Amino acid sequence: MNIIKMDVLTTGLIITDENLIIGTVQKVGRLFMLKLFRNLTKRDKFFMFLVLTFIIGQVWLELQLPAYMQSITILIQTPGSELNNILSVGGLMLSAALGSLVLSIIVAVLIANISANFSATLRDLLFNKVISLSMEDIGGFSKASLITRSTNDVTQIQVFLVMGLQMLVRAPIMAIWAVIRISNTQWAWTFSTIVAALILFALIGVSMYFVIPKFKLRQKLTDRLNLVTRENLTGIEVIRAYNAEDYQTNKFKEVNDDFTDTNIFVNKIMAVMQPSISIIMNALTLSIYWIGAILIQNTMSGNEVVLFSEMVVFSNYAMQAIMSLLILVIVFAVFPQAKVSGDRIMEVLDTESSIIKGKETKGKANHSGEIEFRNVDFYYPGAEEKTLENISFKTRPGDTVAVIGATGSGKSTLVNLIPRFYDVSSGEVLVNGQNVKEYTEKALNNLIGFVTQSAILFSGDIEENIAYGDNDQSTPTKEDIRRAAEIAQASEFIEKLEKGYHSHVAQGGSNFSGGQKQRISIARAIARKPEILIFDDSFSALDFKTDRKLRMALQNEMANATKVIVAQRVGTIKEVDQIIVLENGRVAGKGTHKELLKSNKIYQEIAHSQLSEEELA
Ligand SMILES: Nc1ncnc2c1ncn2[C@@H]1O[C@H](COP(=O)(O)OP(=O)(O)OP(=O)(O)O)[C@@H](O)[C@H]1O
Repeated sequence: MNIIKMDVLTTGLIITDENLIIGTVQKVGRLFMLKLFRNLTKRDKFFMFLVLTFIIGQVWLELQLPAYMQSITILIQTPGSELNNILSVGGLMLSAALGSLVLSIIVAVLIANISANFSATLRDLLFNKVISLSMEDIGGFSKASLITRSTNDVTQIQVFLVMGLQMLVRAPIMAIWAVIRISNTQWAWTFSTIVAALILFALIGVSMYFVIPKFKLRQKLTDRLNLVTRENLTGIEVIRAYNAEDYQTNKFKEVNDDFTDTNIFVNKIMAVMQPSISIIMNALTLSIYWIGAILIQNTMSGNEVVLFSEMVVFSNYAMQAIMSLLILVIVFAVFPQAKVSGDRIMEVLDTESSIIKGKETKGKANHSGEIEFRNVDFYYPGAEEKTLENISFKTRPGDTVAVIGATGSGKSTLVNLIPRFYDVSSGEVLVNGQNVKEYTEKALNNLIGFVTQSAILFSGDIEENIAYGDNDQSTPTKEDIRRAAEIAQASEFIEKLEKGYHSHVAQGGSNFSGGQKQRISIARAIARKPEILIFDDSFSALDFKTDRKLRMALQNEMANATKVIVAQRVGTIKEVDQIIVLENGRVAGKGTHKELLKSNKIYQEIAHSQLSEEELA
């Protein structure tokens, strides 16, 4: 609807488009991060209202002090004044000072509360948003940047709130009050004050022009610092084993130096600004006195004393007005830094997951446990070449399907499309007869038990790790957990542990061996009782004997579940119902072990390289 747009033919007026107004409103909103502050809770908003009220009270009380001072001076100068009168005015003055102090303490406590609460809200929102994003979105931001945004950037906003709330409210009130007091005096004084204010603003404007891009850079470099530090810590064993300390130190030094240089640049500009501001303020005082001296010298009416007192009062108020403006400027100097952080936070919060969820909660009847790929092509985001090309295959319920191929042939990519970690570029992936895009996220995940290539465990205990997640079914009982561990061939080593299923799991499962971690994560998938089990090369850390026992147990105990196994070893997939041979992202063969051994060259090559003639026979 075009409400404001006017017909240029009938009115002859310039067309004003409402989009322009809406655009301007949005720009102003973005400038002041209104969208970010919309996330303040009702309680925070109420506290902000209290802060505003108390600051007005505090300023009002402070403004009473000169009036009391003046009364006391007059009383002292008036002959015959009673000491009691002086003391009572002094008492009032003291009460006003104390009242202002108490209010300032309350304001500080309230502001600390609001800023801490608001940053907690932001962290919460960011955490939930990041969890809902697709792999593509997370990759777009980078994990290191998401960590900085959830920590450092939130802290910047918190610091700005603490400073800004106090000063943003106080300074304008003070400035307006001081300006009102000085507005009705000599124009030459007012003029020199305006000139000083303009020079100050120009100085600050120029500094900000150079400094603001550095604020942006600084946050980006914080991301990089985070990335290198994380890489150092996670790869510490490799760094030590390869004597790569110097290499890593240099890598860190490079980022650290960039970060330091940026900080030094910002501080240099600030260092120039501080004395410049002092010079301008002193020059203003000087010019007020100089103008005053000329005025007094040229006065004819004999009111030199009045002019002199006016001059002293004016210079005081002018300083107060300029100081308040300066405080505002300090706030606005911190503001761009906070704005960079606010924008980075909003960038995450505004990101809608690139995977649009469907509404289906159930697959098609009679298709339970079925997986079908129909002419699937897939490009990784930003990649120029297809990682998967024209993949088509179908499994029957309860089947075991193996995907085999050279490293980098696209096996993991293929299985990642089933739980929609990524969306296909063209073609369709169907689970239980339904396109995966049509399912709600929860419904699709409920059908699948996914075991990743490198086992991921969470800090807690073994039982918590196996019972992990929600499947819209009843929580796994102790019995379910033990059964899952037995199938996964994990029960033996778990029961040998002193605390058994309650043994502590360190962050990332670092207190377990690779094979133990894999078995716990396999048990976790089994405990979900899914219709489809996907193992992305999850048996690679198991010895042959355990691998065989595990596959037998899966065959017997999880007979109804469809199993997709990404494998490297031909020996482990000889008995499966269907083998898909991948080569450079294309299906190079499909069939059983025997069929492929007869007819498929690539499979023959893989098999011959791994199995003895006896095993092949
Ligand atoms: N997140 C990603 N972004 C861009 N390209 C990727 C990503 N993950 C994998 N690739 C590329 O896709 C191709 C297939 O990788 P994929 O992990 O599916 O192979 P794979 O057959 O499972 O290999 P392996 O047996 O070594 O695990 C590789 O060339 C790899 O470089």
